[in-house]
Amino acid sequence: MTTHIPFVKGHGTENDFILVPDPDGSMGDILAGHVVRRLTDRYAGIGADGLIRVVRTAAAPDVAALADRAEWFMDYRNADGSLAEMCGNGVRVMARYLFDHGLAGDASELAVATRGGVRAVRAEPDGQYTVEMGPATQPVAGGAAAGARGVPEDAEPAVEVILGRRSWPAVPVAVPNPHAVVFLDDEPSAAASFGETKEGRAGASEAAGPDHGVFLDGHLGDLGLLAAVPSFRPEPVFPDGANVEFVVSRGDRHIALRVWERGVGETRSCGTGVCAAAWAAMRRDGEAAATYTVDVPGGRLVVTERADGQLLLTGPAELGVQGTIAV
Ligand SMILES: N[C@@H](CCC[C@H](N)C(=O)O)C(=O)O
Repeated sequence: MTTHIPFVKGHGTENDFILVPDPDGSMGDILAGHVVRRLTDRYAGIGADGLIRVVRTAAAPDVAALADRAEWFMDYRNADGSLAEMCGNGVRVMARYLFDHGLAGDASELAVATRGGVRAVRAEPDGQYTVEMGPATQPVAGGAAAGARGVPEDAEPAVEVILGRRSWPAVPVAVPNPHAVVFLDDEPSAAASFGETKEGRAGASEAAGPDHGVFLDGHLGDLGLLAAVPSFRPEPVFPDGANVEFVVSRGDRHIALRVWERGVGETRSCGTGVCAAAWAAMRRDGEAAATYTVDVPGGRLVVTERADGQLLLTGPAELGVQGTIAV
């Protein structure tokens, strides 16, 4: 039987999502992995990096226990139909949807349940949205997480990212979904001719953003297409796979990155990835509990680590096309 479902497209720094309102939870079975794959397909479907089912927490059996802390649950699936614990851009876009549609009460702050726990999202006076992402942790062998507070600030990268014939040392970080952060500043590169150094590429601070041509010079451009699926060593460190961030310095407390998202491929932004990269950069720089600016191909995000370890992610959240599609 064909069902017609309403949807809204949204994005945060061009990490784009199909939002499907499902207040009473009746679409959980309809929006199975294979349907999500079809809808997120950029040629045969609507096209998106992920799909968010906007469902009342009490109507979602997996997380119903969180219903007294958050009225709404972000049921997030990657474009390949896989479930993810959290989505830092998606949760801000979903909050905007709830605010704009009068589903979040009168306050400017809203709690949203995710598979990674409850997250508070605040509408800022300047139109941006801030989400409390929780503290970062470092996964250890077997996929368990060690408390970030216990990680020595000079910890050596513990994993290796392998992409085709290339490999890099990486810092594993969970937010709480798994990330591997690769710092490219010390890589030998044609970027030397652009004057790119660990301290940052001269004049690049204001150049980042949607202009891909400018964004992709230096080490980020040298990466070429991020088309292959990465693997990781040692084997058990990411039992469920991981997202990978390739990071360069752009100045004082300012980095830029490209991201390969688990379950999607290269995307133009990733909120959890931006938090993981900023957290790892703060440790690298001896700057814990700081504010970092992070440029991605789709725009700019800001990450602040509070003294209690809570990471705050701030950036835009946009809603666009809406319609109905048959599934
Ligand atoms: N784009 C998201 C992350 C989405 C989930 C990720 N691909 C995963 O599987 O962990 C973000 O903004 O955080």
